[in-house]
Amino acid sequence: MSIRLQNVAKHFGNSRALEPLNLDIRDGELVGLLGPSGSGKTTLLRIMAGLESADREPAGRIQFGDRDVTNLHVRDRRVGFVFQHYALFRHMSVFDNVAFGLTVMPRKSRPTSGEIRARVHRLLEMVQLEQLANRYPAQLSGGQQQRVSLARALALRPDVLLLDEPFGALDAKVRQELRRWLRHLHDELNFTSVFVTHDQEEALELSDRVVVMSNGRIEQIDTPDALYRAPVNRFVFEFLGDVNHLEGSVRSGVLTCGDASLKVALPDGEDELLLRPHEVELVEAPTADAHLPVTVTAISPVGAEVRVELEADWLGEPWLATIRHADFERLNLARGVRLFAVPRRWHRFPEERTAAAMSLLETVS
Ligand SMILES: Nc1ncnc2c1ncn2[C@@H]1O[C@H](COP(=O)(O)OP(=O)(O)OP(=O)(O)O)[C@@H](O)[C@H]1O
Repeated sequence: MSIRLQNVAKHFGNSRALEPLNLDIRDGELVGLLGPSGSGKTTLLRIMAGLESADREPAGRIQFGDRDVTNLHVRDRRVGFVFQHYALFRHMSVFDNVAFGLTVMPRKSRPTSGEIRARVHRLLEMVQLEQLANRYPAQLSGGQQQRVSLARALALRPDVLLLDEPFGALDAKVRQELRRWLRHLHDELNFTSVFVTHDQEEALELSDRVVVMSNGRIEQIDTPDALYRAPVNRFVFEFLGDVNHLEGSVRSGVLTCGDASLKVALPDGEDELLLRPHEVELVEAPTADAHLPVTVTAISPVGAEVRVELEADWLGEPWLATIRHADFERLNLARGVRLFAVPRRWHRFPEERTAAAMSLLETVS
């Protein structure tokens, strides 16, 4: 089921939560809404669900496939929900929680009790909880409870599944597992899902496409790969991962900042370059193009790469470099070692320097 939003805006009193926006989600897509706190993600999700109404002016429109659902009540939209807090019925078993929505359907559309039993067992099998059908929510882990919530949301065979920070309350390892598991389930059942998260890694790992939001606006809609490699503006670039800054003045193709210098093909004037941690190479001697002396101040060799923190007099904020374990060993890295940084590549958003800094300040404060 595709979802189309046209000209949807939202005010709460005088304050604007969403600017008029358009969004097209394809049938079968898994889409993440990503943005800092207060950027409007939950409001957008609730408007899709029918839990919140959009502004009347401008008159927006929401379609699920060919159905115009703009004025439909939440119960008629055929959406399933999963929220951060499990919200299971505590006095009901896992089985009864999943069956609940089916048992309260109007008599004429309600499946028979045999059909309900079969459907619930199939769902519990899918979320790998059939062994726990008779347990109560208090006897389950957080991750298991969230899987019950998902089975319950799917029981009514919704056209669209909406998830608001579904794994927000869980610890890092369980989150990881549930992400992978949701992705499998989504691919297997092929429903259309939209989920809210403020976790960049979660959005990039799980989504077919990510909608990046800030201040009630959609900044970019793209595949995780395209977002990371080709951010349309500085906000998206900075929000999607760690960033190192190099500010200085350019004269005759050389950017200088204190005792650091870098050859750049840029016009004369003040400039700022942005680098991802994996774009910083560490070497033992300066190169013909780069003289960026740094001192190693912290090392974290956990995970697939080694994270190295770097400081220097010419740097306002420490830099972060991620390097391969093999390079870490070859360079004999330790705290206090002095090396040279060489940018493999860098990014620039010159026209937005001031505007983006302002909007970041707003979102941080
Ligand atoms: N019921 C409400 N009444 C008044 N203002 C609201 C209401 N709900 C949300 N807002 C405001 O609308 C803006 C967007 O909020 P929303 O919850 O959609 O953001 P979010 O991106 O989901 O944030 P978070 O990640 O913190 O949940 C915020 O400024 C918020 O204070």
